[in-house]
Amino acid sequence: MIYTVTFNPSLDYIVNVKQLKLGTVNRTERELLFPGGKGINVSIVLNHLGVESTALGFIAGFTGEEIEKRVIQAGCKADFIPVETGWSRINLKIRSDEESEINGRGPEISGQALQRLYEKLELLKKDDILVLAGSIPNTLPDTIYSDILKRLASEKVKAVVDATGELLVNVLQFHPFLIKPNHHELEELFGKKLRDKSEIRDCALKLQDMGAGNVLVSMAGDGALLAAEDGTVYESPAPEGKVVNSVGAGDSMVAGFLAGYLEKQNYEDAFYMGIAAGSASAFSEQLAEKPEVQRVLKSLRGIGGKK
Ligand SMILES: Nc1ncnc2c1ncn2[C@@H]1O[C@H](COP(=O)(O)OP(=O)(O)O)[C@@H](O)[C@H]1O
Ligand SMILES: O=P(O)(O)OC[C@H]1O[C@](O)(COP(=O)(O)O)[C@@H](O)[C@@H]1O
Repeated sequence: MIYTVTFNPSLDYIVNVKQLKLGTVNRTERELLFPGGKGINVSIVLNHLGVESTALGFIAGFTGEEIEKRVIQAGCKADFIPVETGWSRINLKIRSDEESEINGRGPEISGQALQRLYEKLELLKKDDILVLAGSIPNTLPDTIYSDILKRLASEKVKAVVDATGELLVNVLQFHPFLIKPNHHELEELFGKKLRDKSEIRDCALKLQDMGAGNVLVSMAGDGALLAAEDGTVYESPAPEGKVVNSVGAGDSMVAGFLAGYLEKQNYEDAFYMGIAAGSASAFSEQLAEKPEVQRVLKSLRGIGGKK
């Protein structure tokens, strides 16, 4: 079974603004509202790909209720923990000449609520997959993901972590099965500009030396690189297409990788399925459905990607 944990779910409010001008009133041309947060997106795309998962995490207030409703409407199993103070965040995504995002901090999570999450995680068994994805409210320590993995260490659960900075670095000692930094996050981690694929590859290999199993580096329109657990490094350009909404592309990639791995049990297929799901989501308004992912997967053969 796959469990995703989103500490900080969101409603993603995506607006199109013709020419965004700061310091004045801007009017939207179009608005969309989706449930979001990294673990939730992974659960939704897994569901689209026919893989069952349970979405765990914390929700608060009227926005939290709406998120839960929409996650269930999307066909996912949800087992969220309500927290009493505040409300789940509304993340603003502005599409104009450039894409800008304002992501909220999220509500405070009490010790009691955290304890309830730990109780749920105690039910995980060997070979279950646990996806810890996204930011945490700033009232929690950045050891929270590593604390969870420490508790689960003896259960041999496969951990997937999509996080940034110390939150990510702290989990490496627990040998996560998969981490998925994007190239900007990789630059932040290593404190330097990464100019070409060989530098990105070196950083991915360093993260493996630090304890990660598979390191999947996404590079938006420049494709992706996988330093696989078995020592092979795969690289692929991104498939060509018109980007419609790239929010959730990275999460779709994580879902695609897992679905591909579970189906084919090899890293090459998992890698290409990850790229296909990521790009298929970037090319659609909503998170990609299976037929679009399959179409993009086929097109990867044409660009010298998948053999
Ligand atoms: N402009 C794009 N063109 C084609 N594919 C894209 C584009 N943006 C994202 N993708 C696909 O989605 C994957 C994840 O995107 P990325 O933006 O790197 O992740 P994140 O959302 O985590 O920053 C990429 O590796 C690629 O396969
Ligand atoms: O928890 P964070 O890092 O603030 O990210 C949350 C945001 O990321 C998303 O999960 C999208 O992530 P990706 O574009 O990286 O796939 C949104 O749904 C959400 O608004």
